[in-house]
Amino acid sequence: MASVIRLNVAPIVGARRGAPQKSRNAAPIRAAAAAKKSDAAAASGQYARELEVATDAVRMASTLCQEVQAQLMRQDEQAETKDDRSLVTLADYAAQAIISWRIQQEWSDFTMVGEEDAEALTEGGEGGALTLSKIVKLVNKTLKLHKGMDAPELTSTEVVDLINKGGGAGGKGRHWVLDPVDGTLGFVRGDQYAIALAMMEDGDLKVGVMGCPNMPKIGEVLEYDSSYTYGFSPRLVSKMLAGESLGWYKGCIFTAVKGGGAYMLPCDPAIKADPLPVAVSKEFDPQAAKFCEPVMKANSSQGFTASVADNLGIESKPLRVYSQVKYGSVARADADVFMKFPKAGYKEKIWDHAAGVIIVEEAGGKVTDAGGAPLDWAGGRYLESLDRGIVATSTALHQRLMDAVSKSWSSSQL
Ligand SMILES: Nc1ncnc2c1ncn2[C@@H]1O[C@H](COP(=O)(O)OS(=O)(=O)O)[C@@H](OP(=O)(O)O)[C@H]1O
Ligand SMILES: [Mg+2]
Repeated sequence: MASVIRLNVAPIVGARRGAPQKSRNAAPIRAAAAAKKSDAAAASGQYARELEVATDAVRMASTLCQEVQAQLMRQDEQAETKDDRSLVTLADYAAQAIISWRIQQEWSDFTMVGEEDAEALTEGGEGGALTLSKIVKLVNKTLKLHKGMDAPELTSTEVVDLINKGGGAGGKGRHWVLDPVDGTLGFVRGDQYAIALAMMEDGDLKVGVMGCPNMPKIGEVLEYDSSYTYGFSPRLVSKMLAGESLGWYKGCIFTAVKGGGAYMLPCDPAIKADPLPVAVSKEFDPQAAKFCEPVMKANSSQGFTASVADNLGIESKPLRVYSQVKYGSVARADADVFMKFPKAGYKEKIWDHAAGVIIVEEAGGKVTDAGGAPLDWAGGRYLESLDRGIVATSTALHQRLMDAVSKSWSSSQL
């Protein structure tokens, strides 16, 4: 069945357009590359423990989320609506608890800015208590699965405390930043979502790990996956591919350490593969270029992004994908640009971007607001004084993108 989808499979990462040119002066380039590699190793070394813990935590949360998404698809479970009318599931709470648990194992005094809090569980009467008991079960089951004999049996009080670790105010100092299920709408629809964890010090992102359990290893499949583009549902595509022994075809974890580059590895711990370095798109060819944006019109002006893309000469339709998977797409050059322009007055939260941003930056990209300013991570739980929207692209294309945004802005009604 897999042959139904004819993929034009490019070299996997960072080399979408053509093979790299051979250099006449390869020796100095090799020396520079070696120096860069050792810088990267040194940089990663400084945060090696944080990277290891974050990757382990995100892996555990990914397994947990996959189980809950399967329950949702079978309609054994349902999403709930929070006070702010956004969706929440068992996975949002349980993933936050399990990631907090893993970090706490290592740094008992850690602080975290996380999306969820346990109020609806502790103050939500019988319904809240029932949901909490399911979350505790799920957390303990996942711990057993990953830690075996070493797994503790957490009580509901401990799980509530772990969820509430996400209530940090952020700001200066060292903080973890977590969106346990980013793109909850995609998650409940059986589509793309991400487990997005970052660590920052004094407003500087130092580590980012992003689990994308449904993200295909190869970018082109993401386009086929998108019902917006081709009418294939992700589950259908997964089914078509699953019949083949393709090994690692789906489920990616992106990692980045400041100054150490960005990498991609399989989500499934049973698949052994070395981390693959990822890099943003090298050249900008408008005819082949793609941009990605949120699926929902309510979250970003699709009219405005279409105008910016038009100014850049981009011809293809936008790749509309839920969650920070979009940052992963830019980081590994599936797409050249990511844009999000929410309605005036909407305040972006730091957990919706932190992990994705360091991954793109370490893959050679630049992420700023629409005025070209870097994002301010030290302002608390929100990205304060953000100018209009967020854009991510290669460092080389960034100024052209800024010019295109200005041009569109002056003729827009926003
Ligand atoms: N009105 C409005 N405008 C802009 N952004 C908003 C808005 N409301 C919510 N959010 C935040 O958007 C996060 C989801 O972003 P996505 O890129 O996944 O959006 S989309 O579902 O693909 O449209 C989503 O993250 P999750 O709640 O983790 O899914 C929200 O934090
Ligand atoms: Mg989010």
